[in-house]
Amino acid sequence: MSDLLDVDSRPAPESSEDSALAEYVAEVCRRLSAGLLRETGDDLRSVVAAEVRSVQWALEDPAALRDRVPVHPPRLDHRGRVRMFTNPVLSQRNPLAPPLTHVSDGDECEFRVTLPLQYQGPRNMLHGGYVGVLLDDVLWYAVRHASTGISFTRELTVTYERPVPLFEELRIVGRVVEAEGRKTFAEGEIVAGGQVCARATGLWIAPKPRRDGHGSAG
Ligand SMILES: CCCCCCCCCCCCCC(=O)SCCNC(=O)CCNC(=O)[C@H](O)C(C)(C)COP(=O)(O)OP(=O)(O)OC[C@H]1O[C@@H](n2cnc3c(N)ncnc32)[C@H](O)[C@@H]1OP(=O)(O)O
Repeated sequence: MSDLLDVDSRPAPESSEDSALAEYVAEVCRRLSAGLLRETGDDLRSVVAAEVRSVQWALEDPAALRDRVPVHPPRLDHRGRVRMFTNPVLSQRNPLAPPLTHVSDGDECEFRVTLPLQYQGPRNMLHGGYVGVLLDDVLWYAVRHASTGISFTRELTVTYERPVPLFEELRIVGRVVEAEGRKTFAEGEIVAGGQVCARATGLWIAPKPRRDGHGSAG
């Protein structure tokens, strides 16, 4: 079941230095994405050149990233293959992910993040679809923390109470409300400057056990 957490696994070995390099390049990609949306003309060329140089530097000088400890060091599955953490919200090496900082588990699961321009919908506001993505992930995480197996989002209802701002710290919070057999109900919110901007409620369902004792998603 835990294989469902990692979309894929890779046969080639990976060192801690490889993971650090991948996470560094993902950071450069994020900066580059922001630069492509922010700059024009000569400033655009300068930003692109600087980021390309920083990747070259990391590749050519083996000592360049010596002090970086990867956030997600290499993990192996039961067959000795590298498990890739691909999550588009939390993975440090996925440039699509902001990524979120995980603050706490327990009765409430909380993430924090300050989102840059790439996530803009209306001016200075977070895109509504991404509001749903953040809430889905934090509620899923709370459900995962409160149970033993993996569950899938069956239903997610998002209420947009006020715009979710970019460029300021967001608290993204999720908690389990009720668990009943394979079903877990959860709720949560996105808070900015002490105000709730969006709320979500949802249902997560653990797949029916298969005859071999594992789950299946449908
Ligand atoms: C270590 C940590 C690392 C961190 C990793 C971070 C990764 C983060 C990843 C984040 C990922 C984020 C998450 C993602 O993105 S998960 C990906 C998005 N979700 C999916 O793709 C799920 C697609 N759906 C399915 O696969 C199936 O529908 C599932 C498996 C969910 C259920 O199919 P199944 O065939 O098993 O279901 P069932 O029809 O028998 O129903 C089961 C029971 O539920 C009851 N029911 C149904 N609907 C409702 C309702 N609305 N209100 C109340 N009750 C309802 C129903 O009556 C029945 O009850 P009962 O008859 O049993 O009493």
